[in-house]
Order: sequence, then C-alpha cells, then structure tokens
Amino acid sequence: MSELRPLASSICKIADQIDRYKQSTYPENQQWLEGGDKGLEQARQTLLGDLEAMKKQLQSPEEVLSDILYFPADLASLLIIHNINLPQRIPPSGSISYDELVVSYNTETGTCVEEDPLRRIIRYAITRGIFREVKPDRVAHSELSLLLRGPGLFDLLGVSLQDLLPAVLRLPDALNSPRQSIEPNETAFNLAHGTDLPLYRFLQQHPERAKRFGRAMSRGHHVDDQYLLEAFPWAEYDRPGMRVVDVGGGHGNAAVFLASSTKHIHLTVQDLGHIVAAGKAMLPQGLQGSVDFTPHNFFDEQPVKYAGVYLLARIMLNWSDKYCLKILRALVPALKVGSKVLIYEHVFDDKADKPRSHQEKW
Ligand SMILES: C[S@@+](CC[C@H](N)C(=O)[O-])C[C@H]1O[C@@H](n2cnc3c(N)ncnc32)[C@H](O)[C@@H]1O
Repeated sequence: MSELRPLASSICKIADQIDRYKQSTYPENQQWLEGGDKGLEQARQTLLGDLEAMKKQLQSPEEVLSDILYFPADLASLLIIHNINLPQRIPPSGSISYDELVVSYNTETGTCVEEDPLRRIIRYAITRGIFREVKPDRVAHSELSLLLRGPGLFDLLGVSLQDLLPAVLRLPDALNSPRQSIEPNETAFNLAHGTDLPLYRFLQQHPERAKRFGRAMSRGHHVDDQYLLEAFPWAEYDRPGMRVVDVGGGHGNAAVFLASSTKHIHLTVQDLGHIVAAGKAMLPQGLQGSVDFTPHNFFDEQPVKYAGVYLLARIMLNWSDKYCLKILRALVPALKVGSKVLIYEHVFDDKADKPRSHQEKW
C-alpha cells in the first residue's frame, strides 16, 4: 500500500497551519520560520520530518547516495567562493557582471583568474541556492549568499574549510597511527597543521584565526541556545543571588542568551585570557550587571565557589575521557550540596537505527 497519501495529507495539514500563522504574525516578505513560537517550531520540525520521509520514498537508493557522494563539487565551489571572498564582491542589492567581478578581483590581487571557470563555479553554487543570476551575465545575491556576506556564517565557512577540513583529511592517518593517542596535541589537527599545540593553544598563537573561530562558534550556536533554554528548568533557578558559572564559555554567547532570558541569574563566563577579553568587548550594553568575564583554565581548581550551576556547554566534545575527568574533578572543591553541573552537548543515540532529522541529530 502506498504510504505517500497519508504523508501528503499530514504535510498539507501542517502547511495550512503554518500558512495561517505566517499570515497573522510575520511580515509579508519573510520566508523563513525558524525561531517562531514553540507550537510553530514543533509544526515546522514535523513538516521537515514528513518531507524527508516523502523524499526518501520517492528517491532511488542510487539517487540518495549520489546526493551524498557528489560533495566534492559543493566543496570546490565553496572553497572558491571563500578564497575570493565572493559574497563581499557582490553588492547587497543590485548585481554585477561576471566580467566586472573578474576584473575587480584580478586588479586587486594581481592574479589572472579567467572569467569562464569562475562563471561555471558560481553557476554551480546557484544550483544550491547560493547567489542568483539575474540576467544571463549578471550575478546577484540570493537569501543564502546574503547571509554569507556578514560575519559569523562566512567565518564558519572559513573555519570549516581552513581549520577543520585539512584535519578531516588527515583523520585516516591519525586513526591508523600505532600510538592511538588520546592527547590533545597528537590529533589529525596536529598532523594537518604541522603543530605540536592543542587546537585552542594553536588558535591562541594565531589571533586572527582565534577571533574568526570565536565569531564562527557564536553564529553557529544561535539555534542550539534555544534548546539549552528548554533543556533545564531555569525558572526554578531564576531568583536573587543565583550564580551560574559558564565554564569554557567562549565569547559568552550562551551566557548572554541566558541572561537575556532570565531575570535574576548572574553569569560568570570563564575561558582562556584572549577569549574572555574579546567576549567582554562584545558584551551588549545593559548586560554588564548580569554577565562578567574571568580568565580561567578549566583544568585548574574552580575559583568560583558554591555557585548554583556550573555550565559546561560544548566543552567535553573537544577532549578525551582522561581530560573530561580532569575538568570535572577541578569543579569538585567548588561544589555545595545542590550545585548542578550541567553538561550540554550534541549526543548520538545509543542506537543509530534510522536516519535522523536535523533536530534529532543535534
Ligand atoms: C567549542 S567552544 C564552546 C564555547 C561555549 N561554551 C559555547 O558553547 O559556545 C570550547 C571553548 O573551550 C575553551 N577552552 C579550551 N581550552 C580551555 C581551557 N584549558 N580552559 C578554559 N577554556 C578552554 C575554548 O577557548 C572555547 O571557547
């Protein structure tokens, strides 16, 4: 029996519900829905799940695999887009010809990139929704490419391509190494970047990369922070005098979000010195009274005693068990009865029995 029709009617029902919500709540030209109220978000996730299920029933196994296996083509066009900083070269509104693009790039960099391969690379990106061709020879921004024009997502692209991808390519070597090390300076990242320093110490030696990494992490996490808010009963802790320590809190992204979503909670963000300095400089006005920044190495004893909550958000993922234990042990002298240690991480189910939707994966 076909399972398409029940899926199709579920899709239509939810689509109607979302349309009604959009008409009543959203500005006319706003297409995206992410970040709406809880009911809408649930409907959106169900619809995305149904659409994935529908797609799976319609695609042949070969088609599914092709989608996955052609990733080098995506990667190639993203690499070029990043290398020549294409999003910045296209006006935010209006368009530019391929010819003008190439001339301005070559003049600025002293290179001799040719128009034809560049045009083909951009046209490939257009098939993925990045950029638009407005006339046969003129390119303009799409909704997606416009996002890459600002900081944050362009930084995330840079981190993915220049910091992480080289490490991913050396992962087989790291896995095949006879030493099978669990040390943070004997990883695929170290092989790829020719350094003996662990990732975060390496970044510390490369301040521009460290800043880019910080901006990329802040932008990449904004969706997750909503889950952080829902995953813990913050309301019960939202009382005068409540202190939350955000251990390894980066630029204070999660802390700023929590401080803006609660009334009384005071947050202390701890991280390496250069990171907290950057976070402090970025703290939005009006939150100075609720968020402070202190340098602290999380392998050293926790200096803030008897806080209500010690938050470890996306920290453990960087360390082997040996070091995760060290991080936890360093907290012990600071704990009082009732202190919570909140570990917030992306985790896989024990059972990977079926493909997951985006929300389920993260
Ligand atoms: C993946 S980021 C997570 C940042 C933040 N908690 C969040 O969720 O956005 C890991 C953080 O750990 C910090 N870190 C790495 N080693 C550290 C150490 N020894 N002591 C304190 N922070 C450290 C890094 O600087 C970085 O900000």
